[in-house]
Amino acid sequence: MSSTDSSNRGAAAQEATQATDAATDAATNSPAAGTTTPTPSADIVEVAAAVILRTNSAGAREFLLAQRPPGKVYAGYWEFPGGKVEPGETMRQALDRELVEELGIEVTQATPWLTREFVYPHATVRIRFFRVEAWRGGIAPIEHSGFAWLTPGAPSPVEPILPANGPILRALELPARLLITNAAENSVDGELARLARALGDRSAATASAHEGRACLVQVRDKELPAAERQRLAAGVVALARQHSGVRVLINDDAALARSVGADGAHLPAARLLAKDAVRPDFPLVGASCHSAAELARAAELGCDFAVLGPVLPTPTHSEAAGCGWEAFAQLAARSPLPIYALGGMREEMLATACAHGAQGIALMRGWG
Ligand SMILES: Nc1nc2c([nH]c(=O)n2[C@@H]2O[C@H](COP(=O)(O)OP(=O)(O)OP(=O)(O)O)[C@@H](O)[C@H]2O)c(=O)[nH]1
Repeated sequence: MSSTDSSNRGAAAQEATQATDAATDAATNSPAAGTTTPTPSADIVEVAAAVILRTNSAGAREFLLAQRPPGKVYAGYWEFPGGKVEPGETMRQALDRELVEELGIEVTQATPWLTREFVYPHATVRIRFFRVEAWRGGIAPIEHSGFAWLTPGAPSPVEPILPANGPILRALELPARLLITNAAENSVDGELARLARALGDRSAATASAHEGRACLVQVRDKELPAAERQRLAAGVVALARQHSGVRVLINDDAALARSVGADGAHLPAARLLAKDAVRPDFPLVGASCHSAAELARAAELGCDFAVLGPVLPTPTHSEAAGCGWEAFAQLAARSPLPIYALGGMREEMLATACAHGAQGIALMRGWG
């Protein structure tokens, strides 16, 4: 979706209101955080798992995997620390307890992230993944056989990894920001200049070098004449190639994406819902969503991420309310996909978005 699409506005809010089980852990660090217990199900084992993140001495991001000890199902496999939710516990309480028991640490900052269901021979599990960025105490091998710190996107030095975790490792490669072009307002040349400035500024953001540079860029501007859109797309790809960690997706035009050598394709909601829809053959595929049904469809097609909104009113649609953060959190809590919040986003809203389960923020006017 885009902040200029008006169809389906309000659907996200409506569906979120109908959701009964999804308020689980919406704003995990707020006072009300994680106050909802999962809806009990005889068939599904609820699990809370921690993607523990740190920045190493070279400024690169790393995450922790731990090896399951002998005697457990899938012994020897590598996993994110965590475990089953006990009766009456919220997801967040389970996470906190497991990390004390398994690693000897007290979580001081965690944000809800993805929810993944997986059918094992021994059980069907629903795993709520949290990103854990701060804790008290040193990580100790109380229950695991070993630990490894991995770099997102780099080949794993350990194996085997629990089979449910493949998509989680891929999601860890996604950055926090998705920039969307707006040549309709800024002109093609203006937009290329804005991107050059933004990427230059990101390169200068050495404090957290990796995070600072990385972003996705979606070439939208569907109304541009074909030749102009081609020029915009080619220019965006050329700029992206000058910066590591910048990947480009083209909205709704796989042929153009191929011709300019883009990294991926982005599916508008209408394309997503078409009966004959398939995942375009690109390493990276995103989808625009406004509702739980569209999010489910994006996951079913194997998209790598979704963009969900509008969350807040946008300048072009100030008359229409966005779905708001709580509805966003409820929808995100049920999705296996990383989700970027769209609609009225500004850089300073990133932390709020992540606290409500977002992968990050999608910006059209709010970048550069
Ligand atoms: N902790 C954890 N469990 C995962 C991950 N991925 C995944 O599929 N699971 C599955 O989720 C379930 C978690 O159960 P567990 O055995 O670790 O639970 P637990 O720590 O409470 O152990 P216990 O039952 O021995 O007390 C297992 O079926 C496991 O295979 C992961 O990354 N971390």
